[in-house]
Parts: sequence; structure tokens; C-alpha cells
Amino acid sequence: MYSNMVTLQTLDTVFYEAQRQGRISFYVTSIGEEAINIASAAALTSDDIVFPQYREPGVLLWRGFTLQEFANQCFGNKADYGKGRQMPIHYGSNKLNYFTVSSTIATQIPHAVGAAYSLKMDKKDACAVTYFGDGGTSEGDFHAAMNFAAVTESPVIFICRNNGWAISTPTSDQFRSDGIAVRGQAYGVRSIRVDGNDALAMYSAVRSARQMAVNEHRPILIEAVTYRVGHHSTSDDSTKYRPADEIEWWRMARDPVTRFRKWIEINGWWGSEAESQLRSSIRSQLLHAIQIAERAEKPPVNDLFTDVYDNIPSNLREQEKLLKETINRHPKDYPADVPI
Ligand SMILES: Cc1ncc(C[n+]2csc(CCOP(=O)(O)OP(=O)(O)O)c2C)c(N)n1
Ligand SMILES: [K+]
Repeated sequence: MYSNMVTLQTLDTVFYEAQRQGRISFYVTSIGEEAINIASAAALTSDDIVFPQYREPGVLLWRGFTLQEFANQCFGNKADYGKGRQMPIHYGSNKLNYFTVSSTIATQIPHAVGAAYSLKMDKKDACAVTYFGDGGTSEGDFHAAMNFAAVTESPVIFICRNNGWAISTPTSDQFRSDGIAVRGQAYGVRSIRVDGNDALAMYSAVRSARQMAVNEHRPILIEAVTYRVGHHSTSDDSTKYRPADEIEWWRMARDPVTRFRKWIEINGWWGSEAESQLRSSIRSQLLHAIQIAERAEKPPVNDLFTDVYDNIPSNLREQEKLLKETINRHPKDYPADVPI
């Protein structure tokens, strides 16, 4: 669990730098939420179906998505499963039971309940797991999903990362309830609040939630209290709306990775030599993956028009024709490495 938390941290640092260098168009970090990502993933089984928001790439990492696969998606090259049609960080893996990230807030929550209901009808030994932020609970989709899960008694785990901020909106401007756990209780869903920066607490909560969901056929809500240490995304400057000392306190005093490291060190399982070896090894693996992803061929322009319709409708054909004509007229304005 610790090496995965460090890998996630390093992935964030390296990809964030790549965005600042203009090599990728966008990025979102999970800094401060590494324990929620990795400890929850460790407590599930690979048959459990994940419906993520966008701040849980650690779950995918835990399941075996490679650093090269992360890089291919962010660089939108030919090896990206989304064929470069999504913004960076919209990962997905059919093989790893991880639905593709959708930026439209909270849409994944009712999807998870539907999948859980279907797992129950098929008598599968698995549950659905969905992640969202506190902001997600301000959407109607959250409320519809909670109620649907409660009445259908579906095996679904709702993991809310209550990180204090929905971009620039603090939780105090979103709701006056005592956090999120009471909202689950209001719908008749067994709910618990955990310290999301404590990897062991997170692991234990998700482990028990999974047992209850699968064995007793019931939804469970976990409110993981945490803090979004990074900016919302690379399109945001959070110092414009929150005090720097608040960010600093969470970064220094409450960092989930440092807390877990202290625990494994006290147990004699880790030391500074292993730490520096791990960090430099992951960093170099990542830089290598980025180099490969950056040099790889881009998907052809044609791919923009495929995979939605079996027979491409005439309006899309027309758009395709117009796009190609435009590219031919202004070749200098289009990247030379994108096959037409
Ligand atoms: C339906 C919808 N409304 C608004 C947005 C714009 N938006 C993107 S992220 C975000 C904040 C989400 O906050 P939260 O769910 O708490 O997750 P966090 O970013 O804190 O992890 C908003 C409002 C969106 N993507 N989709
Ligand atoms: K949030």
C-alpha cells in the first residue's frame, strides 16, 4: 500500500510538471487523498466494479494499470483506449473493471447503483463501488442514487471524499447538514464517517463495508474526511479563494503518506534507504513512460467519428468532410503528427 501511495504521489508530480511544460493539456492531482485512493482499493477485490469521479487514479494503479497506460491516456496517443478523444486523466479500463471517468459531476453514482442491482440479480460475489466529492452530493443524481440503492437493497459502496472544496465553493456554501454521513442515513443507508487521511482506518472501513454489501445485500456510505491539497486542476489557482496556511497545515501536519510511512517505520518494515530507492526508481520509470507516450503516433482524425454509431449518420459524414477540407486548406495549423 505504501509503495502505491508513493507511486501515485510521484505520478502526480511528474504529470503536473509535464502539463506546466505544455506537453499535456490538462491535469488533476490527488495530493492529500492518497490514502483514500490506495487503502480503499486494497480493501476491494478485482471483481468489484468501480465507478470513479476523477480524483481516484490510485484505484486503477492498485489494480495494475501501468505507468505507460497512464501516460498514453494523458498524451492521447494511439495506444490510449479512448483514442485521444477525452481530456487527460479520463482513464478507463474494461479489463480492470474500472468505468471510464466522466467529468459530468455525479453521473457515475446512479450508474453504480444500477450495476450493483444487476450484480445482485445475477447472484455475483461482488459489489459496485463509486467515488465522488462533497460537491457531488449537491447534485440530484446523488440523492436519486441513494434512494434507489436503499429500496433495491443493492450491494454498492458509496465513497465520498469530503475534501472541503468543490473547486472554489467551500462545504459551508453547499450544505448545512453535519457532513455527508447523515445524508446517507436519511435515505436508510448505513453510513460511517472516517478519517480519510488514515490509511488503516480507510482500509478497515471499506473492508467491513464490502462484507456487509456483498453478504447482506445492502448499500453502505463512507464519508472520508480529507482535504484537497492541490489546486482543483491545472485550470485553477486555489490561493485565490483559500488561505495559504490552511493548505500548508493539511500538507505538512496531516499528510496521509507521511502518516502511513511513520507507522511502517515504527514496525521496522521501512527505512530511508528503501524510501529514496523507491522514489527515484518510480520517477525514472515515469519519465521513460512519458518519453515513449510523447513520441508515439497520434490516433487518426477519422477516429473522431467512429465508435458511437454502427452506421455513421450523414451529418457526421458531412462534418468529417468539412474537417478534412479545413485541415488541407490550413495544414500549418494542425499538428503534423496526426494522421488524416
Ligand atoms: C454536472 C457538472 N456541473 C459542474 C461541473 C464543473 N465542475 C467540475 S469539478 C467540480 C467540483 C466538484 O467537486 P467535488 O465533487 O467535491 O470533487 P473534488 O473536485 O473536490 O474532488 C465542478 C463544479 C461539472 N463537471 N459537471
Ligand atoms: K470536493
